[in-house]
Amino acid sequence: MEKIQQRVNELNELLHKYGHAYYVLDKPLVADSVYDQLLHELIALEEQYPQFVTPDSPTQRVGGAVLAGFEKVAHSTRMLSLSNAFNEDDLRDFDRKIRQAIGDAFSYVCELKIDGLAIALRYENGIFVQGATRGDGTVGEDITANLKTINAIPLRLTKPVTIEVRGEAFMPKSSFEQLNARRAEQDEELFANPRNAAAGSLRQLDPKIAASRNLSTFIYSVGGDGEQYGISGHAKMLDYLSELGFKTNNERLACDTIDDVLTYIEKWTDARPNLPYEIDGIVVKVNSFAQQDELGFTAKSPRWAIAYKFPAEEVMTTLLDIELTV
Ligand SMILES: NC(=O)c1cc2c(=O)c3cc(F)ccc3oc2nc1N
Repeated sequence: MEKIQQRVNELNELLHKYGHAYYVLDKPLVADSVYDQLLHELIALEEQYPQFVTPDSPTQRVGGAVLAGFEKVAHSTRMLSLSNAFNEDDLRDFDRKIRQAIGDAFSYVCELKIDGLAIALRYENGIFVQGATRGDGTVGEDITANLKTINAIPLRLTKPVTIEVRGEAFMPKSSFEQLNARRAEQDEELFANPRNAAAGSLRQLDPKIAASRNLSTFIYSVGGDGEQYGISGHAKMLDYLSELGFKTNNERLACDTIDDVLTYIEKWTDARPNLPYEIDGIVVKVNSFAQQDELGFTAKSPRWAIAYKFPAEEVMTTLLDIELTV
């Protein structure tokens, strides 16, 4: 029995390491066939010796039961939303207000604004225990079973920490195109965009459907006060989240001035179509947690962050068609 337990643990470790490399770092260590072979060996051993199954085993990602509904989850700290900026003036206003409040000695972190679904993930002693949607910001829906199917979400962290993190679940463009192609073949209604497809997938009561949708995530903050982890600012927090095993977005950039921010926005306005996922803007955050605390929040948004939204796509309107057919 000892040897079996050892092999189960070894397989669990290997599959966790290979899964992290493939789904979080996008740097596969082994061929898919090797991963699948090890996974099937673990599935077989766990079937034969159920006493060796652990909640963080990769075999636990796709649960069995179809849920009757979603439980409510009260967030430990409110999940707020970002205020928006639509042009350079809005951004310069944002910058001026911050300078008036805390002076000039601060820096920003710019991030791509992933066009997906906000989620909160809770870990106890390094084990994924619960995941929820934003909901109304105070109470969300428990979608743990569906989130477990997302391979980019680690079932176990590299350290046994108890932590809540926030991020965005999304459907990569390629998965979106494949999903709609399948639905077109079956005369099913198509999803309008990857964001709706991701939201629709995470609202499924049957985790097997969510598991089939190739969703991913980018984690971008902890819930609550970052300083409790002995970390002074947002950039270092993202590095810490990455060390814990979370997928964070590597396109982030520290910016000293609002002009640097505008340059970053210009770059990604042009480069956006080449990304493998949809973004609907750029998030600009004051880096220092102490300065974030000084700036505080309005009723619904942080004063230390803003979302610059890209102009809506120029959609060729039907008006043009009407003119042509007149
Ligand atoms: N969609 C995103 O890629 C994204 C979204 C948010 C938020 O919604 C958000 C909301 C807050 F109240 C505070 C910080 C935030 O940071 C964020 N950072 C991001 N990268």
